[in-house]
Amino acid sequence: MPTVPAARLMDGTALARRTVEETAARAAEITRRTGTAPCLATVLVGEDPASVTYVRMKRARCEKAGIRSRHMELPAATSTEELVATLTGLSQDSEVNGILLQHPVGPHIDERAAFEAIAPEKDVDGVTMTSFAAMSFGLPGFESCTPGGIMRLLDAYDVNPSGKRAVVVGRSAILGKPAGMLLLARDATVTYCHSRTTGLSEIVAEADILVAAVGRPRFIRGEDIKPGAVVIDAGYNPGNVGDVDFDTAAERASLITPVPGGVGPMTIAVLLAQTVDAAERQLGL
Ligand SMILES: Nc1nc(=O)c2c([nH]1)NC[C@@H]1CN(c3ccc(C(=O)N[C@@H](CCC(=O)O)C(=O)O)cc3)C=[N+]21
Repeated sequence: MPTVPAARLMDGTALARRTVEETAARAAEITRRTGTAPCLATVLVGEDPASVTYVRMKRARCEKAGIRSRHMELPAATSTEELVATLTGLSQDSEVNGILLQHPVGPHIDERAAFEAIAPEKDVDGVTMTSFAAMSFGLPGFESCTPGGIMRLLDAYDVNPSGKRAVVVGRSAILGKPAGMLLLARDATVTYCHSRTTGLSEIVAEADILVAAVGRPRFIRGEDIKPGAVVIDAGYNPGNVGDVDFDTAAERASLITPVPGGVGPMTIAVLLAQTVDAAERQLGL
C-alpha cells in the first residue's frame, strides 16, 4: 500500500506574495509622502552564477514592490579594504535605505569586516553583530532574512515555538545560528547540530521543530524525523534541492516546507519588508 503523506505543505510562495503586497503598499505610501521610493543597495562581489541569480531575483522583486535598487558589482579580486570602503560609502549615502552584501564573498575577503561596515540602521539583511544581538536578546531590530522568513512561516501556520524542542542543523552566521536565536527568543528549547555533532540522528529524532540548514542535498531523511514534527528546509543546494529528503520526510512530518516554494521566497519577502521598515525609521514616518 502506498504511504499517504501525512504532512501539510507550508506555502512560502503564497505567504511571500501576501508579505510583498503589504510591503508594496507601505513603499507606495513612502513614495507618496516623500516623492522618493525606498532604496536597497545590492552589492555583489565576483560572478558566481548562483549569486548572480539570487541578486537578480531580489532586485526584480524590489522593482515589483516599488522599491528602487542600486546595484554594485565588484570584481572577484576586490580586497577587504575596497569592499569595506564601498559599504561605508553606501552606509553614509542618505539616498540608500538598506544594504545587502550577497554572501559568500571570496575567501581572501574578511566577510565579517565587510558585514560590519554596514550601518546597523541599514542592515536590512540582518548580518551585523548589532542585528545578531537584537535577535539573541529578543529585541526589535533587523532579522537575518532566512531565519526571519522561517519565523513568519511558523506564525502563519500557528506553530508556537514556546516549550517545543527545536533542532537546528547548521550554524552559519546568517542562517543556522540566528535561526536558533530567534527560536530561543520565542521560548523554544534549542539544540544546534553541526559537522562535528555525534549522534545526529538521535538529536534530530527529538525535534518538534526541525530546521535543516547544512547545505547538503537531502541530508535529513524521513526515518530520523519525529512523527508530527514541523520540518523547515532552509537548504539551497544547486538544482533547487533542499537539505531534507522531501518524500520520506513528508510521510512523518505534520507540516513541511517544500523546495522550491518554501523558505526561499520568504527570504526575499523579509528583505523587502525590512528595507521599507528601514526607510520608515530613517524618515521618521
Ligand atoms: N547576504 C545574503 N543574504 C541572503 O539572504 C542570501 C545570501 N547572502 N546568499 C545566498 C542565500 C540564498 N538565498 C536565497 C534566496 C531566495 C531563494 C529563492 O527564492 N528560491 C526559490 C527558487 C529559486 C529559483 O527558482 O531559482 C524557492 O525556493 O522557491 C533561494 C535562496 C538568499 N541568500
